[in-house]
Amino acid sequence: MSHIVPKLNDPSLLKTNVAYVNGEWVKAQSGKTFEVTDPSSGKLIGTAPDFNAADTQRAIDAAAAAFPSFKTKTGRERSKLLRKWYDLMIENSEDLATLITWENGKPLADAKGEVAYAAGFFEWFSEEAPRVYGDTIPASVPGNRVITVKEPVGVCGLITPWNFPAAMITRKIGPALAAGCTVVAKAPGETPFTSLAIAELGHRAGIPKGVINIVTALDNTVEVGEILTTSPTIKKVSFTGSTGVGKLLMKQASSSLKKLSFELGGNAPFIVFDDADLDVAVNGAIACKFRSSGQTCVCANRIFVQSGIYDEFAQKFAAKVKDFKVGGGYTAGVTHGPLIHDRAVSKVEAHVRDAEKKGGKVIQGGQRLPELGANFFQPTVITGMTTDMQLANEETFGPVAGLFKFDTEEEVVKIANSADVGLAGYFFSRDLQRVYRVAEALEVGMVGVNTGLISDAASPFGGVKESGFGREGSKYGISEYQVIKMITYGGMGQPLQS
Ligand SMILES: NC(=O)c1ccc[n+]([C@@H]2O[C@H](COP(=O)([O-])OP(=O)(O)OC[C@H]3O[C@@H](n4cnc5c(N)ncnc54)[C@H](O)[C@@H]3O)[C@@H](O)[C@H]2O)c1
Ligand SMILES: O=CCCC(=O)O
Repeated sequence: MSHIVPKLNDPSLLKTNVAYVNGEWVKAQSGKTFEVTDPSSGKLIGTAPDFNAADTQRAIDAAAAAFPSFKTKTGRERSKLLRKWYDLMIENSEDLATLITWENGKPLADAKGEVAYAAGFFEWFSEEAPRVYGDTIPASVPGNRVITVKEPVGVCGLITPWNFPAAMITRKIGPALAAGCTVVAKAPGETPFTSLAIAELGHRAGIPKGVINIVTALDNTVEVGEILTTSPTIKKVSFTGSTGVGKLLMKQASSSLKKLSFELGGNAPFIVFDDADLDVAVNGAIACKFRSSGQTCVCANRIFVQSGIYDEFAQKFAAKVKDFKVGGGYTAGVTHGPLIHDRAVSKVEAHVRDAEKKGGKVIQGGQRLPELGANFFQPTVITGMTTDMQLANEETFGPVAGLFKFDTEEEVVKIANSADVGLAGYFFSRDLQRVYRVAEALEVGMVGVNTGLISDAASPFGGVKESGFGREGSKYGISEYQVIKMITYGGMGQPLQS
C-alpha cells in the first residue's frame, strides 16, 4: 500500500478546521470537527468543521446581507470577478489537482483534467454574465407596453457530491454569481478541502464578503440540509447527488416552494450496434465506463452489444481493461485509482457476486485488491448479463462493466428506456437514419453518439425522469438562478402632442 503525503506549492490553500463564512475563515461554534481521509491509504489528511444548523444560519445571514449590493453590480462587473477567479484556478491548477487526488483518489492526470473542466465553468459564466437579455413583447391591449427583465432569484443553497470535488461546485457557483445571486454551498464531507481551496481563490479574486459561503459537515449533514432547504431566506436549492437524497430534499423544500435544480443519479445505457466502428466503440466504452473508476453519474452502467459483434467486442474491451494500472493517484503510470470508501467497494462487490450467481461470467477482474488498500477493486468485465441482475437495475458507481447481448434495435431501446432514471445514454452506429432515430427515442437528458465523453461547460448537463431536472453549464445554466419579471406600462402610445 502506497502512502504519499503530497506537498502543495502554496500550503495556505489547504484549509483545515475552518470553513468560509462572510469572507472569513471560521470554526464550528461547537468546536466539533470530522476527519477527512485519503481513500488510497486510509490515512488522515486533516479535519474540517462539522457545522450545525446555527453555524449554517450565520452563513445564510451573510449571504442575505450581501445580496442587495451584489445583485445591483452590472453583469460586466460580475464577469470580471468570475474571470479573475478562473485565472487564479488556472494559476493554481497544480495544487488544486493535488488536493483532488488526495481526498478523492483519482489519478493526478484526471485531477488536472477536472481542474480545467471546473475552471471552465467560471470562464463560461464570466462570458454569460454581461449577456442577460429580456424581451419586448407586443401587447394584446392597446396602449400597453410589455417588457421582461431577468433578475437573480436570491440567496441559493448548493449541495454537491465528492466525485468531482471541484467541478460540481463551480458548475453551480459560476452561474449563480453570473446571475447576481449569493450562495451558501455545503461541501461534500468526503472531499471538503478542494471546495475550501476554491473559496480561498475566490477571496483572492475579490469576491465581496458574504457572496460565497462554504460550509462543511459530516455528522451534521442532515441538519445542514434541512436548514438549507427550509430557510425562508433561501430562494433556490441546487443539488447534485443521489436520487434518494434528492427526493428527500425536494420534500423538505416544498415547505417554502423554492426554485429547484436536481442533478441526480443515472443508469446510462451504452449501445453498440453491429454497424458501429468497433474500435471507436471499444475506446468510447473504456472512456465512458471507467472515467473516475466508474464513479461518475454519466458513466455507462449497462453496456448493450448487438449479437453479431458481441464476442469480438467483449474480447477487445477486456484486453484493454487488462492493461489498466490500478494504484495510488500520485504514482506515475497509474490509470485508475481507488473507490471513495468501503461502502462503495461493498456495493461494487455485491453487484459482481449477484451477476455471477445469476449466470454472468467474469472475464476480467472481479476481486478486491487488498494489497493496494481497502478501497481498491479490480476493473471488471462481465459477460452474459441479464436484466434481472442488480447491475441492470441500479447505478453501480464503480469499475464494473456488464455486457448485455441484444438482437434488435427495438428490443434494446425498450430495455434502455425501462430505467426509472434518464441522465445520459450513448450509442455507436454508422447508419445515419438509425443515428437520428435512436437519439430521438432514448429517454435521457444527454445523448452521446459515437462518443463516450460528452461533458463540456458549453453543453447543457442534466437529466429527465428520476435523474432530476434543470440544466447546468451552457447558455441555459444561468436561467436556473434567475426569475423573469414582466413589466406592463399602461397608457402608452398616445398621439404626439402638437
Ligand atoms: N446528475 C449529476 O450531475 C450527478 C453528478 C455527480 C453525482 N451524481 C450522483 O450522486 C451520487 C453519488 O454521490 P453521493 O453518494 O455522495 O450522493 P449523496 O446523495 O449521498 O450525497 C451528495 C451530497 O449530498 C449530501 N447529503 C447527503 N444526505 C443529505 C441530506 N439529508 N441533506 C443534505 N445533504 C445531504 C452529501 O453530504 C453530499 O454532499 C450518484 O447517484 C451519482 O449519480 C449525479
Ligand atoms: O458525475 C457527474 C458529473 C460528471 C460530469 O460533469 O461529467
